[in-house]
Amino acid sequence: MAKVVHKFGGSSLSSAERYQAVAQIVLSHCRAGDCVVVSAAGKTTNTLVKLWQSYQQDDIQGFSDILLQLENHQAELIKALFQAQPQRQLLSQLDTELQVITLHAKQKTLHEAALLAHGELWSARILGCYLTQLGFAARHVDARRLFTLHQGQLLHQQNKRSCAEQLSERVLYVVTGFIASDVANNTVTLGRNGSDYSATLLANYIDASAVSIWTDTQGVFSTDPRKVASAIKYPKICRAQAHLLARLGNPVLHAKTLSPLKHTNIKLQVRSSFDVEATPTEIVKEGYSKAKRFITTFDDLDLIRVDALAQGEVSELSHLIQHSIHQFTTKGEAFLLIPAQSTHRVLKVLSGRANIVESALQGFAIVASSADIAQLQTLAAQLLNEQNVVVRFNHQDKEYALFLTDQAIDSDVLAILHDQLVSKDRELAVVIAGLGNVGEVFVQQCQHQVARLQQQFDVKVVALVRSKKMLFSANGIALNTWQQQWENESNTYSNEELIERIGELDYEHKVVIDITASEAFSDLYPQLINQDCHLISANKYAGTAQSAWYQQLCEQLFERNLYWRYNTSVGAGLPINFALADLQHSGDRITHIDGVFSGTLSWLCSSFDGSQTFSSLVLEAQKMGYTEPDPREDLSGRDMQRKLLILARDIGLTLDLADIELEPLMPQELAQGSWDEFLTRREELDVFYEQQYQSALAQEKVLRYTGSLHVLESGKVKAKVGIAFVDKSSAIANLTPGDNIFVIKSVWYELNPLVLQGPGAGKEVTAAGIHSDLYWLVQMLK
Ligand SMILES: NC(=O)C1=CN([C@@H]2O[C@H](COP(=O)(O)OP(=O)(O)OC[C@H]3O[C@@H](n4cnc5c(N)ncnc54)[C@H](OP(=O)(O)O)[C@@H]3O)[C@@H](O)[C@H]2O)C=CC1
Ligand SMILES: N[C@@H](CC=O)C(=O)O
Repeated sequence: MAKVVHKFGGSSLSSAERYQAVAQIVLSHCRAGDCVVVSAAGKTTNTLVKLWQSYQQDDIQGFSDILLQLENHQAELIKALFQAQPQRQLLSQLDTELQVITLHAKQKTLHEAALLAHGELWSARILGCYLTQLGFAARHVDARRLFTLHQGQLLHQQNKRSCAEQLSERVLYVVTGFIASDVANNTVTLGRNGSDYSATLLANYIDASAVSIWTDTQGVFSTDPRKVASAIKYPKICRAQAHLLARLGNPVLHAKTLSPLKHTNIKLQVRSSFDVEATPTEIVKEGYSKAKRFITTFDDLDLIRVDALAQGEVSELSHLIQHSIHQFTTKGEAFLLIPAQSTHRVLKVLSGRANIVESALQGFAIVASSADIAQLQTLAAQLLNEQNVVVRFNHQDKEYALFLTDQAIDSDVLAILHDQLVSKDRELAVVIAGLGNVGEVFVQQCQHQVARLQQQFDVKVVALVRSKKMLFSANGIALNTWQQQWENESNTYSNEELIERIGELDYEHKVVIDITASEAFSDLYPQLINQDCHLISANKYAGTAQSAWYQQLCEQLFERNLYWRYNTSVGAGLPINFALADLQHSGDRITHIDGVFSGTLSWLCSSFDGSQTFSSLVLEAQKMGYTEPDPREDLSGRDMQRKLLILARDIGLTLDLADIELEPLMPQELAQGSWDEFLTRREELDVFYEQQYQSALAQEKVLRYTGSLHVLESGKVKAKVGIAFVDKSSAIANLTPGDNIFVIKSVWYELNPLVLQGPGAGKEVTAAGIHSDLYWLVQMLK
């Protein structure tokens, strides 16, 4: 079973109560074989650093005072957590260690890293023994036996082997963070935030499935939640943004922490050990979360310009000062942002290659998607101007903008910036299924239409789905180059994956636009609704499914407050659903719907004059994108029957397809077999049509295919689609080929019916009709 690594920081272990809380988390979240990585308890590392400094300064009194402070803290923890025997043993071990430290100090043989290592060694031992006392099979492990470095580089292969050998039993391992050893067995430390790094390294070495960093914050926020109450906690951010935040000095994660996860599927989450129920922030792989917006503030930094930097030099400097250093290049010059108290050390190392450009800087960085950053920078500059904050230096990069100022960015200014630049956008993720005749035109039209909607809502097309492959990008697909992206990045998928990816989308709203003609795809609607998706359908299958299924779907949508729009499933782009809805909203009652509801059949019947065969016209209609993928769906009358059922349900009737009488416009036998087989028998269709055509002429009428739905006084419903011989002078006989006509009678439109007429099929009008649905969805969500 895949293992999990849990890491607890110093604040999670600052007191005996915190140890007990952590033990409870371990009991409920860990299994044998998992690993727990620990930092030094509370402020122990800082105290050890002070101990080291007093040693270096030969401050004997200071040294023994600080050592006593450490002893008291550890002894307090041990006494509060352990009973008789283990307590005596742990106190005695502590005593021996402190004596050894004192001896080394006297002999002037203390080693800095070995001294600092005590913090983690004590934490691991106490937690491991405490879990054992609670009956959990746990063992504490000194990471110096697992992680070896040579000349500053981790020996990954050797370390993997050490982990496999030493962490193989079915117990929980409590491993020290922060420390490792070199090939000569000297202690070395892994630098600032080293324990987080230990946790992700260990996860990589043991092939863990996930790492949980348990800390005192609830996750990753848009800005400092202690300063801005409306800071947003993000449930997901992608690795690249987490990495950038770390490089900018944001304290939640360190850049090094993420590096062992590169090229792995290991999940990383940051969660609160103080509020176990709170949802964590997951740091996910690229493409699994859209870019978020952040404002991260700076305090007391110096900006230095550097002549030339060797590879890896910045990370060495960062290790030296135990703080992240942000590096950037502008106009060909390299700059570093250094915490002011460390500038002197850094300049010394860079001896003569660097000079201070600005000192004692405050400020902030905005992090956002590359598409938004320029606009945000302009807006931020305006806001700072309005707040009289003087900017001494600014810099814009691909995904962030820096503002370095004289004044500190106080909570009030930060709140204004956050409100204007970050606060949750109204956002909609769009998944488009079906890139056939209509779907492709819809995506083309998206370029223009999404840009228009963008002024009201942050609309992003995040997925394009065909029957076998899909292209998924949580950050949004570039609409002007989607074909190229499709070529390079689309993948085969299963329905489970599709639903999972949609479920993972962290957008305020999501919509799935179904432009397939697939019943199987419509079967996914309940699962899509469970993932909180609104629906837009050109596909008619769900709207004409069995009543029980259909009703349940409507209830499911209602319960989740989701919308379903399907304007184009009847009459393509014609606003027939709007007309019916408006009549009913105004209190009217619809009694009759008559007309021609198939673009294909309208075009075929109006175009046929005997000069070419009927079947060749069918092929022409197919080419023009009028027909269903299999035109027999139109010729059989089934497509029109579906449309009439959708209208019937729209006016509140509970009908099924079987309640609508159907007369096909083709011989029944041709319904069987493949489309290719049909083509070999197309003459049978021609003979059938010719006969019907001649019969109509014999009566001085014309052949049309019509539908009708009548709600009788009794409340009974008569509905039919089929062949009709109509007067040559009638509106139906004189339709423009391809037009639909809807003749609606109601209580108020009884003698003089309401008539709606226009193109009833075609790629452009249908795609535009789907955009109308998207537009109205956005209006409803606003
Ligand atoms: N044509 C018109 O004038 C009108 C059409 N409509 C409706 O629009 C819909 C689309 O019609 P049209 O564009 O002509 O159809 P096409 O056959 O040209 O395109 C269908 C698309 O759906 C994809 N698809 C099929 N099955 C699945 C599946 N299970 N999952 C994901 N994608 C799938 C196909 O994938 P692949 O590319 O891999 O084959 C294809 O891209 C139909 O429901 C139709 O009734 C509505 C009003 C008017
Ligand atoms: N095949 C259909 C397309 C629209 O739904 C038609 O011809 O009307």
